[in-house]
Parts: sequence; structure tokens; C-alpha cells
Amino acid sequence: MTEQAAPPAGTSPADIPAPAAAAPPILALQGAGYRYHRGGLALDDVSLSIAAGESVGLVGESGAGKTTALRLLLGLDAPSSGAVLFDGEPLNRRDTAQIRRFRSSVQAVFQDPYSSLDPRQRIDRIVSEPLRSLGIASGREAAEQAASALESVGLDADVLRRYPHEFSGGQRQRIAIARAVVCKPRLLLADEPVSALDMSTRIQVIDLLQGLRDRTGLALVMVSHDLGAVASLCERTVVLRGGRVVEAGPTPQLLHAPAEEYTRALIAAVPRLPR
Ligand SMILES: Nc1ncnc2c1ncn2[C@@H]1O[C@H](COP(=O)(O)OP(=O)(O)OP(=O)(O)O)[C@@H](O)[C@H]1O
Repeated sequence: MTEQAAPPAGTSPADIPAPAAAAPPILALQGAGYRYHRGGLALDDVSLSIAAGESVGLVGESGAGKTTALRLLLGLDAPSSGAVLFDGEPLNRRDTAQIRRFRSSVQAVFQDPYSSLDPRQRIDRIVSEPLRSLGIASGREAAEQAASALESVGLDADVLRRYPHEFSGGQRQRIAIARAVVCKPRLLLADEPVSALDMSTRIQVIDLLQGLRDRTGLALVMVSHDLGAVASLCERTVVLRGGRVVEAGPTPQLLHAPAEEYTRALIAAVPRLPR
């Protein structure tokens, strides 16, 4: 039961402001299903939501449906059944005004930092691209925001005139993260963001994501096989198996006292949980 203070003498109920309605989650899957043209049901009745500032891990064995779920959340594919909700409204790829708001609020980072950056473009063009394509900034203003995004991922502005091939995998992933955060999104969707990196670079990129999350309140959805990365970054974890959610809950609880045998087996398959 919640307690409610009595109104001060002389005030009528109409004078008392109504409690603010809770904001809807930034993004949600609502009973979402997805079937590939030549495949079976890759996702089946999946519901999950990401509130402002929240970090959610999506785990499961290969083929569980993690990438498919992320593609629906990113609006790259439309669900075959159910819905994707953005700020509480169904995501409609034909609603250009909504899609513009969506793109400036929800950005992505992918696994392979080698293929995700256009090799013919200089870093300044790559990092400032979301600003130009969303009409947020151009010219000098876009260049300044790109430099500041690079600074936020630990790279100096002198990288701006260089090309992707001049950088290591970890530096390229930092550049990809700078491009994702340059328009100050509310949510970052990351598909295996550290799995192509060696162990020490992995830890640096996890620390970077952790720092961005803590400093800016950025919400995060991370698909990962690396339960150590999920433990470091995600307060909540959703376990997928065969396209369905088998278990979800606070990450420490889920990793240390899993309710499902499937989750126990996933954890047991990890040599150790780093850090
Ligand atoms: N383009 C496609 N056409 C047909 N079936 C597909 C396609 N992409 C994925 N699938 C199938 O959909 C299911 C879910 O795949 P998905 O890639 O989402 O899994 P995942 O959990 O991300 O796996 P991994 O960890 O290996 O990346 C699998 O059965 C997969 O074979």
C-alpha cells in the first residue's frame, strides 16, 4: 500500500497536481514475432522494454534470435506479428517524422569495426554523417561536434583527417561509437561490440561504454556471448532460446542464481566471469 499525505487545509482535490505519468520505455518489443522468408520462426512472442538510462543484455546460444531482436528494435525489419514501440508509439517506417526522431534517439554499434566504417571516407565525414543526414548540423558545427564525440571516446581531434585503415580494431570501434553518440542519442544498441577485439582492447571498450553510460545516462541494449561484458555493463539481462524469452531479471541475480537450466548451461559454458 502507498501512503498519501492529507492535502493542506484550504486546498481542494482539484488544486493538487496529479502525479506525473511515468514515461513510456524508449523502445519495446511487444509480443514480437519474426519469420525469415526462407526460415522458420526466428522470434516468437518476445516482449522486452528499455527505459531511459537502463542497460539490458541480450544473451543466448547461437541462433537464439538475438540479432533478429536487435534488427527489429533498430527498425531494420518489421515484426511479422506483434509490435515495436518507440516512446510508446508503434514504430512506422513510413512515418518520416517519427523515423527522424527515432534515428536521432536510437543508434547502433556493430560487431565488426573493420567493415562498419567506409574505407573511402575520412574520420571527420564518418563521425559527422548522422548529424548531416538527420539535418542536425553541417559544416563547421558538425566538425566541432564530431571532434567532441571523438574526445568523449578518448581520441584526439587529430584523427579527423585520417582514414579507417590507419587505426587498430579497438580504435575503429571507438570511432564507430563516436559516430553513434555524435547526435546524443538516448539509446545505443550494440551487437557483439567487443567480440572482434582482443582481451585487453575488449576491457578498454567496455570501460568506455560504461563511462559513456554513467556520464550521459545513455541507455544500452547489448547482444553478447561474453557474459563478463554483460555483467559489467547491463543491469538487466534477457535470455533467449529458440526465439523465445526463457528468463529475464537483474543481471547479478540471473548470473549467480539462474532459474532455468538453459541459463545455467550458458553460464557454465563460460570459462570464467572476468572481473
Ligand atoms: N537471413 C536469414 N534467413 C533465414 N533464416 C535466418 C536468417 N538470419 C537468421 N536466421 C535464422 O533465425 C534464427 C535466429 O538467428 P539470429 O541471427 O537472430 O540468432 P543469434 O542469436 O543472433 O545467433 P548468433 O549468436 O549466432 O549471431 C536462426 O535459426 C537463424 O538460422
